[in-house]
Amino acid sequence: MTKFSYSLNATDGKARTGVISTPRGDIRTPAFMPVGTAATVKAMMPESVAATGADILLGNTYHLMLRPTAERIDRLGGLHKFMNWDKPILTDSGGFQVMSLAGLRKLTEKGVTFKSHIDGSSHELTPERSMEIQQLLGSDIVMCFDECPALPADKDRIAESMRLSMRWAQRSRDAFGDRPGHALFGIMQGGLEADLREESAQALREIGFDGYAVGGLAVGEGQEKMFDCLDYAPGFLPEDKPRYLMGVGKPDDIVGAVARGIDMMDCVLPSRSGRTGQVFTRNGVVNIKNARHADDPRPLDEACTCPACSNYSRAYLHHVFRSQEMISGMLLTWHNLHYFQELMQGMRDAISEGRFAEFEKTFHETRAQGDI
Ligand SMILES: CNc1nc2cc3c(=O)[nH]c(N)nc3c(CC[C@H]3O[C@@H](OC)[C@H](OC)[C@@H]3OC)c2[nH]1
Ligand SMILES: [Zn+2]
Repeated sequence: MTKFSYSLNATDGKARTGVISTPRGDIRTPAFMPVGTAATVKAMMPESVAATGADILLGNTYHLMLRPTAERIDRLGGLHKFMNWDKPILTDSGGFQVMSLAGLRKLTEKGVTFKSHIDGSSHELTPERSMEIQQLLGSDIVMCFDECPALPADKDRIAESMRLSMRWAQRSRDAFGDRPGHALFGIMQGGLEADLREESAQALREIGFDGYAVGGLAVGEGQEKMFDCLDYAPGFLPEDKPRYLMGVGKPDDIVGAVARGIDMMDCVLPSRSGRTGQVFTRNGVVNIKNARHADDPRPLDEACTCPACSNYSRAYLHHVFRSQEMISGMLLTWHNLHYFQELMQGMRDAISEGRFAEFEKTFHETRAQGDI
């Protein structure tokens, strides 16, 4: 049985490329992980998600515990079988969504009680329950149950929240037990405070995890403050384990995070934008609903090989978006996920060949500012 392992194959400055091996397949890093919150990457068949080059996708404890429940997914053979995805799945622990989606929340040392945003029913999430849910789902990479404080917040609040998350990390580790082939990732907190980030990293290293996430970012602090934090935070984490930046991001966020030593990222942006008509290309962003595309026979991106760019004009994509046809979300989501995966492949190649600085320079030069 393949264990869970990470091999670092090349570095270029702080940028790294490697492979995470799991019993369900390898994950090439740096990796972008599409978000499949409710057991589906919206508007995509699983085989299409695989065709874009994704090695792993995300599921979510909060959504799946409410509907259809983790116990039902377990009875039906686990999340991989349920959603017809046999490659690795990473699941978030639920704490972040409780704070951003649920109603009537009560936070104590034990965990969080809350009312479902779907039907108002009462629920409780603790480190132990989160581990149980993620095990019932059959997740390959499990995230610790943590608290992600909204920014801006004063330093005392950030410190108190981080220390609670570290106590919850220990309880998550204890509840996870010994599960060969499955990984548990710790989540570093500490806001934008370097001393608290270092304290959090030290606490996680003492507990010991298969990978480490930089949490508590992409919560409204803005790119500049996020990059300032990423200039030091990844360096507090073990070099021989994957580093996962949660919830990031736009293409230029992703390139900047990889340049600062991040190996894994996730974001709803490519899929959510696919449904709202925002299209990411190497030359910049296309807002397909704009009238200027109504008669344009060209593809979104001449150089892109995805089904949308290979077979359809901007004029067609403009028409089906305006008409709110389902094929619009399907084609634009496919293109966006294809583009994000091409960006990751470009960075993996550039790091392997020692030309990441040049890649980053070209990336910024070819992207026009504003809509194209
Ligand atoms: C957008 N900015 C952003 N900053 C975040 C910070 C944290 C954090 O500190 N701790 C935890 N536990 N989760 C975080 C998350 C949620 C990611 C999940 O959110 C879901 O996407 C909506 C997806 O669930 C399939 C994903 O799963 C890992 C963040 N998202
Ligand atoms: Zn395309």
